[in-house]
Amino acid sequence: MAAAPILARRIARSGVLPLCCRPPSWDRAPRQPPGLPLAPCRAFSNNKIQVELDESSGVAMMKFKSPPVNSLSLDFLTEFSISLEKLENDRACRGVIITSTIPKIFSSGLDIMEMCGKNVEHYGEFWRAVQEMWLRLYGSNMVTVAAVNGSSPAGGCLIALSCDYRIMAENPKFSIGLNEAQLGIVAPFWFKDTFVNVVGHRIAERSLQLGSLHPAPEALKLGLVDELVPEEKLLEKASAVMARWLALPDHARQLTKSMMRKAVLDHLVAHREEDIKNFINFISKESIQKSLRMYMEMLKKKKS
Ligand SMILES: CCCCC/C=C\C/C=C\C=C\CC(=O)SCCNC(=O)CCNC(=O)[C@H](O)C(C)(C)COP(=O)(O)OP(=O)(O)OC[C@H]1O[C@@H](n2cnc3c(N)ncnc32)[C@H](O)[C@@H]1OP(=O)(O)O
Repeated sequence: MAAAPILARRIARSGVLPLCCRPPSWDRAPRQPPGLPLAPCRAFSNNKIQVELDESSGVAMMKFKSPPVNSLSLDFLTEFSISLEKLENDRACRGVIITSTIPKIFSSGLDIMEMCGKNVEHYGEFWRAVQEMWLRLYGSNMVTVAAVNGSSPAGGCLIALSCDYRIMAENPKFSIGLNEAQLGIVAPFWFKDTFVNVVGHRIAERSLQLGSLHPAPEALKLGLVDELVPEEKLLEKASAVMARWLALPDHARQLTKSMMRKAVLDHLVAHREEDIKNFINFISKESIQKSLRMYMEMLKKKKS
């Protein structure tokens, strides 16, 4: 995936500072008082995501911190891809736990405002960033564990589905699923394939057609998440799961992961441009724009 030049161009245009141009990122970890041994922890943070790598365990903690709802805007997606790329290229990092700093929300999915009333160039750029994020996460060599500490519709669910293991807070008010149909849009084939690979064809077919958002206990029954734990135990559990996965030799686990995911990844890589064109055609339709506007209005009304 030769994404660097594309990312660089996008960052330049979006105004988000690339990590490589910021003050040396690894220097931003808290300074130790003199005399104490250096903690084996490196941190970097950008606007919307914070990452801490514990060098002794090889595990990075990645926290989404983009209020109000961690929606996946172009800037967010760019930062996410850069963070993943940094960790992927860091020999000290073998696994990443993904979670959120926003109470009750893991991620609200793709930023609907990025898909409303914009021009064709913007839609193309946005969709390429969505693809890139998924290719990096689903195709990662690292062990990826989602600690889902809040609601996780659509694109948020895709992030969790793309990880190797999903642990969700056992609060029945938190829900997860690919609810695109409820917005009057269609989950693209690679969202669907990722979903099918986790829950199987029948459950995916029903859930996708109904645009279901499954409360945590139901998500567990369907196999959409692997386990539920009390919210306060989520990160502890994620670390324990990570340690179990990291106990295996990397090369064997990585080759197995790649064997399991290759067909789905290759499908998108082979049809990337076509997929972008399809998205642009679809999202530019007046009827789809109307559905999205109505959905946003419904969200706002729900508040008042
Ligand atoms: C055949 C060809 C096929 C081609 C197919 C091509 C393409 C398919 C295209 C797209 C695929 C899209 C996938 C997606 O991810 S779409 C996004 C789906 N997301 C949702 O449905 C989530 C909606 N949000 C919620 O349900 C709630 O907000 C949530 C449960 C997350 C949080 O609830 P809470 O009550 O805490 O907060 P709210 O008051 O509702 O929200 C606060 C604030 O945030 C705004 N907002 C919420 N979600 C989004 C979002 N996804 N994007 C942008 N903005 C969002 C919300 O409107 C509020 O704003 P404001 O009123 O404070 O201004």
